[in-house]
Formats: sequence, C-alpha cells, structure tokens
Amino acid sequence: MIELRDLTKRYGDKLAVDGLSFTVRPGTVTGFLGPNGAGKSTTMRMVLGLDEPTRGDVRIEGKRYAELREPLHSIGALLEAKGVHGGRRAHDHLLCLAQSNGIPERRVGEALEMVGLQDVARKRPKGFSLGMGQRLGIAAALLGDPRILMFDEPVNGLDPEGIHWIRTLMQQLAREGRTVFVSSHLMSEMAQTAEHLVVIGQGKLLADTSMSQFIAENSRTHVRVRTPEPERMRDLLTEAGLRPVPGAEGALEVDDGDAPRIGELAAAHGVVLHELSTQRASLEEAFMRLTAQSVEYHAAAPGGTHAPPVPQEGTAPHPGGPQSPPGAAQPPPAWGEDWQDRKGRRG
Ligand SMILES: Nc1ncnc2c1ncn2[C@@H]1O[C@H](COP(=O)(O)OP(=O)(O)OP(=O)(O)O)[C@@H](O)[C@H]1O
Repeated sequence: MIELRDLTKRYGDKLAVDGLSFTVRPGTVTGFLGPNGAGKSTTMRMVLGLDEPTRGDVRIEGKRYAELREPLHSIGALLEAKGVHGGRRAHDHLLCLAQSNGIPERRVGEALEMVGLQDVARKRPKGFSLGMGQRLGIAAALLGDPRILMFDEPVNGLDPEGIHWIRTLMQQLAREGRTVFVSSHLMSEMAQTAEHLVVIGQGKLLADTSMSQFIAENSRTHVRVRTPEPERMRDLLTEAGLRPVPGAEGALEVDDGDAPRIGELAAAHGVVLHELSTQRASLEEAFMRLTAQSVEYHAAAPGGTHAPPVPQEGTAPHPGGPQSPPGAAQPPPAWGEDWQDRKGRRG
C-alpha cells in the first residue's frame, strides 16, 4: 500500500504537486493519469524519496522510503529505463543491485527469466533495443520480489508485443496481491490494464475511483437507434418520455434510454430497426472531459486559435512540426511531447 497525505512539491514559484492525498491499494492495477506536466513523475519521485516534499508525506507499507531497511524488498520501480549502466552486462547490473540490497544471487536469474532476457544476460545493455531496456528496468524492479511496484510510463516506445507483455505482467502481479501503480499516456492501454484510476491535473487530485465509475461519471453513454422510419421512432420515443436527439448518419441518440426498452418499444409498434446499440464513451473521452481545464499546454489549431488537446495514441505532435501552418506562431510544448525532452531543457 502507498499512502499519500497532503503531498506537496514546489519548485520556485511552480506548484508541481498540490496537496495530494490518496491511497494505492494492493490487489489491483492502479492507473495514474494526468496531462503533461500534471505532476505524475514528481509524485513518483517523492514516493521513492528522490525528491523531498515541500509539505505532507508519503508512506510505503506505513513507512517513509528512507526508513525502509531493504527498500527493494518493499517497492520496485521503473522510472527511467535509461538509468542502466550501459557498459555493464545485464546480469552484472542486476547482481550489483542484488548484492547491495541483500538479495540472493539466484533472484538475478529469476528476474531475467521473468522478463524474457535470460538469453542476453551476458550482453551489455548499451546494445539493447528500447524494449529490452524497459525489460531490464522491470527486472530490476522485480529483483527484491517487492509487494509494491511502481512504473512511470512503462510502455513508452514499446511495440504491440512489448505493450501486451507489460500489461499481462502488471495484471499478474496485481493478482498475486501486490500493489501496482502505473502511469501512462496511452488511454486505450490504460483502459485495458487498470481497474482503479487516480487522475491529477496541475498537481491536484481530480479523481480517485474505479475505471468503470470514472468513465460513467465523466462521459456520456447513449443508445444509438437507426431505422428507416426515424420520424415515427422519434415520436414513439418522445411519447414514452425519452428524449431522442439527431445523431450521425440519420440515427437517433437517446441519452436516458436503455437499449432493451427501446427495442421492445420498436417491436411493439412494428418499427424496423437497422441498429440498436449502446455507445459507451472511452476512457480517453472521459479523461479529456475531466482534465480539459487543467491541461498545462494546448496545441495551436490550424488558423492560430487554441484548440483543446487531442491526444493521439502513441504520437507526439511537435511544435513547429510539419503540420504547423506557414507563419504560425510557435505553439507552446504540446500534448504528448517527450517529457524527457522537456525535463532536459529544464536543466
Ligand atoms: N526539477 C524541476 N524543476 C522545476 N520544475 C519542475 C521540476 N520537475 C518538474 N517540474 C515542473 O513540475 C510540473 C510537473 O512535472 P512532472 O514531470 O512531475 O509532470 P508529469 O505529470 O510527470 O508530466 P509528463 O506527463 O509530461 O511526464 C511541470 O510543470 C514541470 O515543469
């Protein structure tokens, strides 16, 4: 369990994390979401004692990180996959970590096997692909067989096979009763992986709820009805006390109706239906709606106006990139911008 109480971090006049209180519980994968610059990485660094909170505190199984006698047994984390010594063989890198944390050597082989790197154990990570680097970082996190795992953007840059593998691994770790806390920008991925969500914006807590409740509360679910007799169907729905509105392709959309009831109504009046479907909003839609006010940077829309950010799975729009209109002002850093890039510029 990870417990945050009033956790706050200020960098100069920037309040990066603003009074966060929430608990990450064992047995489920908890997704950690927020627009760029929301404070996710800062929060994770404070969990690991890498950044000192300005106010408040964070406990791991009831203790501050600095109080953990053998931290790798309590919490394993993947913050930056590039934090590996490129010249030391994969096995030796893990062995160093194991020896300095009182972890038996056999765990090195086990961890390498868990992440599928046993065949390259004697190779140096500087020749590793991004995916292999991520796997090695995850092996390090698993080394101490910890009760808590924390991953910051673990699927960044991975191919579909790697993404699938990490998703399955996180779910398995949660099923084993561990606490799994993971941040990601890939909404469809998060929707498939996490059962619980913590959402922050501009350092503040926006939601701490189950995935299904989050989507239900922050989006619109409606029934879509297509029929060759739309006027008649609309009248029937209205008479039944429902409020159909015109949708795309001549369909009717009913916010407050349930599909079986509408199907029965149509059947009772002999109205042919070509489509009757419940349209559930995606996590991405719900996330965009909730965080619209707390996005730090908005991409400039063609024509120079500012539009709400539209996250594209796995893409990173770049300011001044090929899609910028000629003569357009350089927009501020956009959604999906490589965070390392930004952190680098920050110095
Ligand atoms: N060392 C630092 N010095 C100054 N400002 C910082 C520092 N670290 C973070 N910040 C600022 O704090 C805010 C939160 O940054 P953080 O990296 O935690 O956000 P994030 O949610 O992880 O973003 P991303 O999704 O882009 O990785 C940002 O405005 C960032 O510019």
